[in-house]
Amino acid sequence: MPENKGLEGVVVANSKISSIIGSQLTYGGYEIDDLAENALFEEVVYLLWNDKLPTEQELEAFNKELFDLMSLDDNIYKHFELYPLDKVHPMSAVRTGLSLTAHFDENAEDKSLEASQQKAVRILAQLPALVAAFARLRNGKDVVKPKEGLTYAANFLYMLNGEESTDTEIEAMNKVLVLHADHELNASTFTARVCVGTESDVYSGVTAAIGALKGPLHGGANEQVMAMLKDIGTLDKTDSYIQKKFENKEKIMGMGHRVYKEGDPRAKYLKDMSKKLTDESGNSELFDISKRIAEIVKEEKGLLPNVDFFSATVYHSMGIESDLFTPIFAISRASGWTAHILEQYADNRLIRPRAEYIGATDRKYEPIENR
Ligand SMILES: CC(=O)SCCNC(=O)CCNC(=O)[C@H](O)C(C)(C)COP(=O)(O)OP(=O)(O)OC[C@H]1O[C@@H](n2cnc3c(N)ncnc32)[C@H](O)[C@@H]1OP(=O)(O)O
Ligand SMILES: O=C([O-])CC(=O)C(=O)O
Repeated sequence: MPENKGLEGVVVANSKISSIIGSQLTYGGYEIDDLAENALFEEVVYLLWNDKLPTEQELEAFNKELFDLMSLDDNIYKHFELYPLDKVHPMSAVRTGLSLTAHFDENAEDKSLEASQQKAVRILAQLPALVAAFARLRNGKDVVKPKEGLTYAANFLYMLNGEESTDTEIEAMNKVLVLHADHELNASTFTARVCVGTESDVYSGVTAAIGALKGPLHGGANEQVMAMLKDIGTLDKTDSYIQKKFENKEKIMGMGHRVYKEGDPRAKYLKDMSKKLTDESGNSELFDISKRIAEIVKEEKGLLPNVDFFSATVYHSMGIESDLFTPIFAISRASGWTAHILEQYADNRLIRPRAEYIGATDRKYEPIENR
């Protein structure tokens, strides 16, 4: 068995984008607490891509750039007619849809720095439109185009719900997007870097990353948390449900982390938001169940909630369908993926580790009739 199964603890890149030390997370040197409490998601994206926060004029120009690219090509809306929307997971739809947007970018194969930066803007602008369009069309509703003058978070909610959201909802969505934007070499970001390390293009890197985020051990855990909460149903059933999971050696979704052993600094914001939003939406028992799960898992396994645990009830309280939780994570993390892709291009070397061979040896080919 390799010493670092799953590459645990192995440092494979230098990066200026985000840092994790103990339970401290920073983006470009800014504490996550500072950004979560004060920043617009657009400012954070600008920071990840430019290693500086934007001035007012820079932010205004950036918002215009994003807005101008936010509407999808009509052919992308039309492609949703090609398959049974109600049978396809939104993360699969986003994986295909994002890849498809490349075909309507005449510079798709241009890997110059300028074209790659432009692709990052385009991807970040189009992902919320893609998720919202899929979600509306599968529910028999018309697509809603973005509205000028709204923030990124507000525009996503507008395209999803077809009406402007309340300040509380917009603030919550903005904070969720800020908290999920980047996280060093998590599995999907690493995937993106491996992909473009072959000198492949930005769309390929992001499409590969979406595939990696989908898995339940990574971004897909938030959807599974909601499924677990629904399965449990009432607070009194929580203890026995979790004990049964332990007996069956099943993992509790949203708990534990490869890097954070003393707690995920993002989780406390999501917990506070979950408490507030579940109270306001009449879902407080879901918060109570979550809190009890976290207590049991901490007592029995010493594991703490990660970013996916309380985000489930935040989204649910905002009326968002549970299979859209991971696509929302993807919208936010696209900012980090593209920042890492650009960083990888800037100082690239093919990423190609080795495996220790443990299979059979000295075999000889047998003609098929003799096997
Ligand atoms: C955005 C994100 O990606 S955050 C992570 C989202 N994923 C989840 O929430 C899924 C649940 N959590 C997990 O599967 C893990 O904690 C991970 C994948 C996040 C990190 O895992 P790793 O560092 O690789 O730990 P690993 O999976 O090797 O587990 C180590 C031990 O802790 C146990 N363990 C880890 N997480 C959990 C959990 N959530 N529930 C129960 N037991 C757990 C494992 O069963 C294992 O026990 P063992 O040594 O007795 O076999
Ligand atoms: O860093 C990780 O391994 C997973 C994670 O929390 C993230 O991607 O936000």
